[in-house]
Amino acid sequence: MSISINGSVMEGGGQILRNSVALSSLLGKPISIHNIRNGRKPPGLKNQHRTGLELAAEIASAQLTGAKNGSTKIEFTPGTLKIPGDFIADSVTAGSVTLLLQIALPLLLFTSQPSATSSRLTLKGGTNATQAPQIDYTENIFLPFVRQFFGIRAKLQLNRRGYYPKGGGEVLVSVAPLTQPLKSFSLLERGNVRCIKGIAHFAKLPAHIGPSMVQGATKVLSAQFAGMSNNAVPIHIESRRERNELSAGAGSGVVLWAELEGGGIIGGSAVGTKGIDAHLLGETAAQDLIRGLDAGGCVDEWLEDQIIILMALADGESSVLCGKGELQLHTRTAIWVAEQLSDAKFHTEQLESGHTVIRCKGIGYGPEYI
Ligand SMILES: Nc1ncnc2c1ncn2[C@@H]1O[C@H](COP(=O)(O)OP(=O)(O)OP(=O)(O)O)[C@@H](O)[C@H]1O
Repeated sequence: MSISINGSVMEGGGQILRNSVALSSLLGKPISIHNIRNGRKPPGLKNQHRTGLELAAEIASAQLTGAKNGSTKIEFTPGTLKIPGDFIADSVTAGSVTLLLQIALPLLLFTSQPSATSSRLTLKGGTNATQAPQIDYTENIFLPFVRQFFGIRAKLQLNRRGYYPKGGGEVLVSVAPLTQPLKSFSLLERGNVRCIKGIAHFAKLPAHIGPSMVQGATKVLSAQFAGMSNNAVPIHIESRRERNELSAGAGSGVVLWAELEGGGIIGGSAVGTKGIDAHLLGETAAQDLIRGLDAGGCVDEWLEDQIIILMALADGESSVLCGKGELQLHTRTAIWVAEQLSDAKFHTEQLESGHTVIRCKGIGYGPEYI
């Protein structure tokens, strides 16, 4: 009997697919998902989602039916997880490679046999899209966080940028299979900002674009941090011009992150669009980062939803301090999916300060040999 997942619940986006299919693969539970991306226009699968499903089906030796572009219903019956190996997925369009990684990473952590070899995952498509983590976010915010707190060993190499609309980017991710379940963690104290770092990337655009983005971001951040008593937060934003052959098309973007005492990380970003002023783009990313810092959590609103599946799989209770106000809909949706498919128990609590704490009793998932 397969478990039926309603893809129109809450956020009603592609993340429901990714989390459901990853948990289905690991826990050996067949699923059917209907009303896929009902919260989006147009609904149904796009290239990126279909490619991600096919990739998961390959790694989990699963039977996948209904995965066509535009489809609003799929069935996924997982088999045995593969041993570590080489996998390739290509969204062909500018569909986000980081969202392909979201579906594949949990699977590659747990292989069917113990192995000292890492999996090598080549992902092709968009590296710096809107509505998705930019590759620089995944490399500098998501991966350092999950390495530190969950004990994941994964690293990423950017071979070629792929900007919208051309795509054509390529990244290589190597993921070491776990020899023990994911660690649980507690991150409830918001530490001071230790430093702010960033990357202002661009390709096939005039040389002044990079420094302008850096100046825009630095102006906003310096004004903000000049008022602080310690006035000593180092800010380092790198201008990175990609060589022409290392980017399929023209594009730009800024990703900034604040490293906090205690290990939290807060990100802020902006993706360039045609004709946008580079200085303004840098300012926009900096304002995004400041908004994230002002929220007062140890993680930002995006990391929040991206770690839910890992908290569900981890061994023991994890807890994390999130920003003030209600949890993001993406996060609440991820929790809903995790509770539909696993025995993980989530509890969210709004503190008097207005912050929300997410607690999760994880299932301590691991293949039998662990
Ligand atoms: N600016 C950002 N920085 C980092 N991560 C982001 C950013 N914007 C979105 N994300 C992440 O991208 C993911 C988007 O999930 P979503 O359900 O919207 O998926 P999707 O596949 O793009 O589907 P859809 O096209 O249905 O929106 C979430 O995990 C979210 O945290």
